[in-house]
Amino acid sequence: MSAHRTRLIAALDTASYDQALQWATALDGIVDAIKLGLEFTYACGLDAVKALGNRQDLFLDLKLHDIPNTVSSGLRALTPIKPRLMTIHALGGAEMISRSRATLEDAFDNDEKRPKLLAVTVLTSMNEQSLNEIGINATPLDEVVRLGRMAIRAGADGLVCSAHEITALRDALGDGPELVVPGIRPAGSNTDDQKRIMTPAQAAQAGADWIVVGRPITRADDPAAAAQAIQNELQAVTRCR
Ligand SMILES: O=c1ccn([C@@H]2O[C@H](COP(=O)(O)O)[C@@H](O)[C@H]2O)c(=O)[nH]1
Repeated sequence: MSAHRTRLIAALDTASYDQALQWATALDGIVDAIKLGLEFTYACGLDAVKALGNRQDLFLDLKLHDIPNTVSSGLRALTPIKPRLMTIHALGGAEMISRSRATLEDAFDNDEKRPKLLAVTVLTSMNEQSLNEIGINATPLDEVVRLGRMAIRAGADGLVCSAHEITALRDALGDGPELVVPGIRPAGSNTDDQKRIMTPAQAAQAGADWIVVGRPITRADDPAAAAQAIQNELQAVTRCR
């Protein structure tokens, strides 16, 4: 058993390179990694993603979801960026996930340097009602555990889930999979479009490896102070595993 620290990823969701660079600079040394996603990548392009990713550990969250050949080829095209974490959707299925893992293993000789492949289970913006609306008659908890088992068996290194599912995923899958957890809101902050939320301390207590926090940091008057407050909250939680 050893002490386990939950790490903080800041989601830099913006269409402006200058804005993202300003946030990345202000947060350098405070957060453990930055996340770039659809908005930044589509607006600023892959060279801009690479430029920011060269400065700090990068979570490249593009949530690929297509047929196995298209997703694994898309991942291969992204490998020069050398992100630490990358996402595909678990709903793409086992073959898509296993081919994606094989492609990343093939592209990196050194497994330590290979980006970790994360499968997104049920988006944290969804609740039971939104699942029912798309024809899934299950609770988010049951659906996350079902998809999580399939994705890890198929070769994902970890999962994106909400903090509400961490305990059930650890019971089902053990401590091996990296659990990356968005839907984080410091007490009293705006929930925005997130439905399955917890505070940073609650997510750390539950066993998140990483938490992902966007607007509570980027919309704060002082993003560096907001991120530091979240780190302080995480560091107050000591867990052994
Ligand atoms: O299920 C998911 C998967 C990814 N995200 C991403 O995390 C951040 C959260 O941003 P906030 O501003 O803190 O809500 C965002 O970039 C999402 O794309 C998620 O929220 N839920």
